[in-house]
Amino acid sequence: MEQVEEDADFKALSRQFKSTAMELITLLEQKQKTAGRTKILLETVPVHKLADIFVASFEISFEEQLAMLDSVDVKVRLSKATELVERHLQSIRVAEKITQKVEGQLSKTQKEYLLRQQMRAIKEELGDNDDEDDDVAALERKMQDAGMPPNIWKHAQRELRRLKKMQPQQPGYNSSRVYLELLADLPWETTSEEVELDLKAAKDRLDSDHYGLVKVKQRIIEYLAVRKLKPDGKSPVLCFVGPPGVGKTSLASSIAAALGRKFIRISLGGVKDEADIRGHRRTYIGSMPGRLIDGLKKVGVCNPVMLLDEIDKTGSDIRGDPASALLEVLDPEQNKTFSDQYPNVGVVYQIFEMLVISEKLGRLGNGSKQFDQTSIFGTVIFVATANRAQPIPPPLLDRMEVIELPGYTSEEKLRIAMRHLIPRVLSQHGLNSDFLQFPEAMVKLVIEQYTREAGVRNLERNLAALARAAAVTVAEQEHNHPLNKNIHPITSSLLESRVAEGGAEVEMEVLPMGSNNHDLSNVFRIMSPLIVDEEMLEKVLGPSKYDNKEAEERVVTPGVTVGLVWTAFGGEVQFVEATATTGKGDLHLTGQLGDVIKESAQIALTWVRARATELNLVTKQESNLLEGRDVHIHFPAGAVPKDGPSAGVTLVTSLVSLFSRRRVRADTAMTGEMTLRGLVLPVGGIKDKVLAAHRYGLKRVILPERNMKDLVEVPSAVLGSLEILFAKRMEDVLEHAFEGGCPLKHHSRL
Ligand SMILES: Nc1ncnc2c1ncn2[C@@H]1O[C@H](COP(=O)(O)OP(=O)(O)OP(=O)(O)O)[C@@H](O)[C@H]1O
Repeated sequence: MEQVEEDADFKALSRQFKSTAMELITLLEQKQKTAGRTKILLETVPVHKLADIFVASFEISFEEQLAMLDSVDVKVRLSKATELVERHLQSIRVAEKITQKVEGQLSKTQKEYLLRQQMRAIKEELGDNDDEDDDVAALERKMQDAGMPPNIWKHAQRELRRLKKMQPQQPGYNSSRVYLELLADLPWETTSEEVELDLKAAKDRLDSDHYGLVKVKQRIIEYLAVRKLKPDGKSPVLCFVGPPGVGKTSLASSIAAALGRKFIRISLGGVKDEADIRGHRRTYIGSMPGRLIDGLKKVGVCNPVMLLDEIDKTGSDIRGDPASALLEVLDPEQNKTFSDQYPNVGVVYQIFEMLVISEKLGRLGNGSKQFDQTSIFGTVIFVATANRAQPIPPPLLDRMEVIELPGYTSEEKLRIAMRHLIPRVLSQHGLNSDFLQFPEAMVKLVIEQYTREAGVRNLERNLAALARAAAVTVAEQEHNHPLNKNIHPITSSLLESRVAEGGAEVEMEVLPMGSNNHDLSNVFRIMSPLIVDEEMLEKVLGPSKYDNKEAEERVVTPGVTVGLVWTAFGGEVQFVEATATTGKGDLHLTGQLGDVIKESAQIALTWVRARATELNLVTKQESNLLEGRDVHIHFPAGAVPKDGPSAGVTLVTSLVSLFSRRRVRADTAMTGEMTLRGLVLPVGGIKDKVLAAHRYGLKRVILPERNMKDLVEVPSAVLGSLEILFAKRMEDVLEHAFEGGCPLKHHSRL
């Protein structure tokens, strides 16, 4: 051993071990005072023993312990021990660094918290609360005034306590605040007082607001009568179905007016996300209440008439099915199961659910009236609108009572324009009949040549354009002839041209301004009003857009047929064009067609091919007109998607016309589904389709025989001007469609 001690290597190793061990001890000393004794050991104990003592005190792996025992050579042992001590030292240093860092951070937030608390205390002492505190206090006051039901109030208070403990910079502060703001803003107990319902007054109001619509108005009166007799009864949800601009929205607002309630329209068009109806869970970032709750907040009362507009336009995708959420709102039975899914009232995250739950609690909670008042959805009156009933999911449709509003005839449109639209348009533009007059003949021209719609929205727009032009003229006069006490006759450039042509002379007198009322009718007096004439129509609305010659012009070649389709805009005339080219007998279809219509085309071609001989399509010169030919069928307008089975008969007629080289009658439109055997099946939307044919100025309409019953709904004035022809089989359609009858040699009844 002594020899080894003299060894230079051993000396160097010992020195290194001692210095590392000393470092470790010093480090430990800073942490625990007991390390002092170990330092003495370092001075007294021989170095090789020291190595063993140190290593024995570390937590090292079994393999490392074995390796230590294995090293008989003192130098090797010492070097291994040095390595272990060094490792231990390093690990302590790293751990220390991390602790220091964490401690630094902790103390920073703690310090900030303490400082804030102190600042708050100082401010309180000085009576100098900061804005944030003011805001929270204001929110609390607002919440107290909101009149929340007790269970909601409890929930809101808990949330408020949480908010008060938070720092404004803290995550979650904002969302909590927005949530409470919403709770405070909701009209928990604000109601519009339901007026004592006067059925006579309601009827008068409906009549004065809407022309025609006798059946619809009658149904609304029945609805109101039931409400009057049983206000808390479960009245059905009315759903007005019809093309745009036929008065669905305005009827709903008339119901609200009759009940003395506020009216709010919730647009559901394009809603695909269930959360749009139900609201998001609050755990979502950027969570918001659903549209219904938002609507209630906007309208500011808890019992409005809520119009669920375009309920047929909601779709479903991966984000859920809004229709099912709506179903739960509209059906009280479903409401119950709905709230049962969330029995834990204490952890209500969705406001919408909360309201439903509050309603449920209200019913359970000693059944008192006071609770019932808070059941918001129990008191909202829902009315829905849709362009078509078909896309509405059947369960939802089942909960509503569908009231159909057909399109208007030209005559009805004229009456609506004269009685309702023109007075409204004039007053909207600060005019009256002293300034501008619309002769019936001109309105008729606007209806026939500038609009082709089932409703009256475009008509109103065109009348407004005319009123605008007149308003510009009047306003220009005001500019050119500033108001003074003298009376100046004024004429406009538009009017001058009319004067030159011998039109009615228009003169306006400028009267002194007696008050601040800027309504032109009070400022000017007009000698003779401006009367809308054809020239003005052309000048303001441009050349006429539609005429009744369209069908005549388009059905000039064999292969073109006039069909009738049913779209979201009501009935429409749909031309079908067929042509043939040399080929292999393929069928090409264009015009954005759906699967059903494509199949109808396939059926049509098969039917015509199967009857080529009877249809005279096989001649002596060309054995079969259909052979060696590709057929192309096109449905203009190419950009509008089309589908449905009702083009069946039109397709066959087109093909027969094409191959027999005979033109179909341009004054005849048709609709109907056809089976492969040639039977004509009934189709939907007859009323709208017949109205469309009338609008286009067609004279004859071919309909499936089984649709005869649907004609009851068509106004008699329209029926009177059309020849309605019924078809049981395809041969009947062909018989009616061609001048001189069906090109079939003999009617084959297969
Ligand atoms: N029978 C009618 N009598 C008087 N005015 C009418 C009648 N039908 C429609 N109108 C008027 O036509 C305009 C359009 O009606 P409204 O907005 O109610 O249409 P809508 O059917 O709800 O259309 P959309 O489906 O596009 O919402 C309104 O100004 C309305 O007053």
